[in-house]
Amino acid sequence: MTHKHDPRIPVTLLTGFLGSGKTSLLKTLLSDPAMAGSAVLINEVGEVGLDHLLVQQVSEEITLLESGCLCCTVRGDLARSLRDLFMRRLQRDIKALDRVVIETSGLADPAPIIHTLMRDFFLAERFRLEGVVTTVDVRNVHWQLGQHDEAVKQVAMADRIVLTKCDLADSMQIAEAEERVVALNPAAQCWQSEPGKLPTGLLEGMSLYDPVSKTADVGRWLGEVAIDEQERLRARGGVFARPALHDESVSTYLLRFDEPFAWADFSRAMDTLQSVVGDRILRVKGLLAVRGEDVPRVIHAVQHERYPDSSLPAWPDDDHDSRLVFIVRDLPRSVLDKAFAAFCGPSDPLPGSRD
Ligand SMILES: Nc1nc2c(ncn2[C@@H]2O[C@H](COP(=O)(O)OP(=O)(O)OP(=O)(O)O)[C@@H](O)[C@H]2O)c(=O)[nH]1
Repeated sequence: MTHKHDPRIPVTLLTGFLGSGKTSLLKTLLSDPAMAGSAVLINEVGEVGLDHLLVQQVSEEITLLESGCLCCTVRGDLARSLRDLFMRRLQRDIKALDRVVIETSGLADPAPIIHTLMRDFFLAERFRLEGVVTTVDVRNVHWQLGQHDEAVKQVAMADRIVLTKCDLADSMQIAEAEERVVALNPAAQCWQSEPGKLPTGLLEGMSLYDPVSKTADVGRWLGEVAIDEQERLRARGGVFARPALHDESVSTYLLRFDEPFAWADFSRAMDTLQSVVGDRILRVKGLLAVRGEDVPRVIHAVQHERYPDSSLPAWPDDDHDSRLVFIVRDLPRSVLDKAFAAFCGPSDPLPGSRD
């Protein structure tokens, strides 16, 4: 998988809209012996990251980037983390650094991230952006592409696209999703995923990210980032105000509960929320303490759909509170608080945050 004539460390950017299956694919990818020696950087929307806890079981070297979105505030942190990895490898603090995989948040615009990886002087000399892999949820792709520019860019900028949730979709849904994706990015290779299986040859044959091989939009987006970056540099200490990049209507809320849930009560609260306001719920994920269980349950949902829950083998640290991250559109936090208070008792009154 290494590029013979280029000594730089290959970087794979793994992106895809909220809940489309990035972390699931990452876990499968990291279980492949060919990926030994990989370091992983994970960025999540929300005040608390959970993905790194889910991936911890398959990789030793994981860095959780600062909370916030990789394409805006956290870009400096990405550059710092990569520099730090490189220096730690140089000092032999880490065993190997054969590859880096960066999992973006589901709301990330990949253009500024790609720009940083290709144009930051220190990084570009030591790391080579090999390719962009994007996961696309075939059951939710139409509203995601219709409502979120980030989702469009994630697809258009990809080298490889993995269509996910194909096992939950019929052949017509899969074909329509693929048609939509190909219209945005005719040059990308597409795979249909099977849960737990690594798409054959997914990372093979990629050597260097090439924006020119993509549609004209890709060059334009990267050009816009470069101009933005120039303005920022020129106004250093001045008054340059980065424009709001994200949809104002999208909010992220962390709900924290110190009492373990009765599972039936939790399920009723979620069922009610998903049936009444599911179309405004972009994503839910959580780590839950459940009465009578010693280990935490992990739950995932997108809109009206809740995926089968699973358990971690143990609590990852001393924090045994239940934590639920909701990413919603046009939905006040009070609606969530009321639903959980009605079925399960109140959550801790933490303020909600917008990404
Ligand atoms: N049935 C099925 N479920 C899947 C598939 N891919 C992902 N899932 C489930 O979808 C849910 C979300 O998957 P994740 O891998 O966490 O998605 P993500 O893109 O990392 O989510 P964010 O980080 O929140 O954007 C989980 O419950 C997964 O088990 C798939 O191909 N088939």
